[in-house]
Amino acid sequence: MILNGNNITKEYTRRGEKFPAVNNADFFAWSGDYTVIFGESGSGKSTLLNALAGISAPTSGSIAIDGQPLYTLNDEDRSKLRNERIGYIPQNAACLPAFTVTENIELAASLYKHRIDKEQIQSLLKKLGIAHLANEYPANLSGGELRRVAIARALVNNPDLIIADEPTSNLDEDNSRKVFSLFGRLAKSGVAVIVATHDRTAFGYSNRTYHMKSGTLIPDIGEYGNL
Ligand SMILES: Nc1ncnc2c1ncn2[C@@H]1O[C@H](COP(=O)(O)OP(=O)(O)OP(=O)(O)O)[C@@H](O)[C@H]1O
Repeated sequence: MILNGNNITKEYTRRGEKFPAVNNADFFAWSGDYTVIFGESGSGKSTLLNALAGISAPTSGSIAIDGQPLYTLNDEDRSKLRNERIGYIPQNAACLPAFTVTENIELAASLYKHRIDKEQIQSLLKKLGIAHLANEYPANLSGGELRRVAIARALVNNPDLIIADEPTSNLDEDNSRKVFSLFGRLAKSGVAVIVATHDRTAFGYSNRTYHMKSGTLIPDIGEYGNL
């Protein structure tokens, strides 16, 4: 799997003025890559991830998965590709309140799979430290627990690309490390992982880091970047 983005620019308009939330970014990731994009609030991380995940087209530039440009596909085909291949963890993922944790994850799996693997769901919950909450309803969970349900839900379809937007917001350091290590194991197994965060716990887990600053994506030099 190769994700390739060239000259990605996304403009928004504020008070009648256009501005680039992402400015001419080049980005690539391939199977086994673990990329972390650090950046302050408002620097453009979510905007970039939404474009890379096939959710929101850039104003200009191109994004391709295995040579297939994402935004030349129609909505249906792009959704299909996204659902089959990308595990996307958005910043404000919500659970369906009338369903338990397990049912929320099963629902995500049932959309694209014929068979629900209950053991896999349980194992994912265990790795994320929330196995004891399998039969709870979302209203009874903390913010950090809900965050981990969103992660499990994104991983249940065995995506070959994981795009995670602040996956450890609301998590303490121990649980953040669990999440970053789990992503590391997935990367080692051949998944491409892209994480946007300002959580410094992420240092040392990735094999490539970028820093996003006012819409500009800067590749970091050196093992842990040059922040
Ligand atoms: N729909 C929108 N319309 C106009 N401006 C927007 C829109 N979405 C985001 N922005 C602006 O674009 C810039 C980048 O936002 P973005 O959400 O990508 O940043 P971020 O780095 O993910 O921030 P955070 O870490 O707080 O989530 C910010 O200045 C934000 O206010």
